[in-house]
Amino acid sequence: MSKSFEALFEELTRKAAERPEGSSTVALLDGGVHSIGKKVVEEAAEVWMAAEHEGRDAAALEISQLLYHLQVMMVALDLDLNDIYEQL
Ligand SMILES: N=c1c2ncn([C@@H]3O[C@H](COP(=O)(O)OP(=O)(O)OP(=O)(O)O)[C@@H](O)[C@H]3O)c2ncn1[C@@H]1O[C@H](COP(=O)(O)O)[C@@H](O)[C@H]1O
Repeated sequence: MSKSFEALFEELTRKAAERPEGSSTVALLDGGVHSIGKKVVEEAAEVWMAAEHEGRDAAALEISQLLYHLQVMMVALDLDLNDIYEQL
């Protein structure tokens, strides 16, 4: 399903607060910053490989997964979108 960066962040923030059963976000958050960080690095490497070898569609998919994991890291650190935007 298509959604904006802002809408995804709002959804992840809500999941972290409400902790619904079966949420991959809740499971990731429970793993802590160390394991979220490993996923960020893994997804970044997959972006690089897809961009170099697998074409636009695969790169877009991997970039979406990297953005998702970066947002989970933001939630884990209690950073909101404005904390990031003011650094851009
Ligand atoms: N956008 C995402 C999203 N992108 C990536 N991922 C997770 O990241 C994983 C991808 O990681 P991997 O590359 O390791 O792929 P994998 O399938 O796990 O394993 P491999 O294929 O790499 O072996 C997916 O399986 C998801 O668990 C996501 N999980 C959730 N979302 C969205 O986040 C929202 C909340 O999701 P829940 O917390 O699960 O309710 C929903 O809108 C979801 O669509």
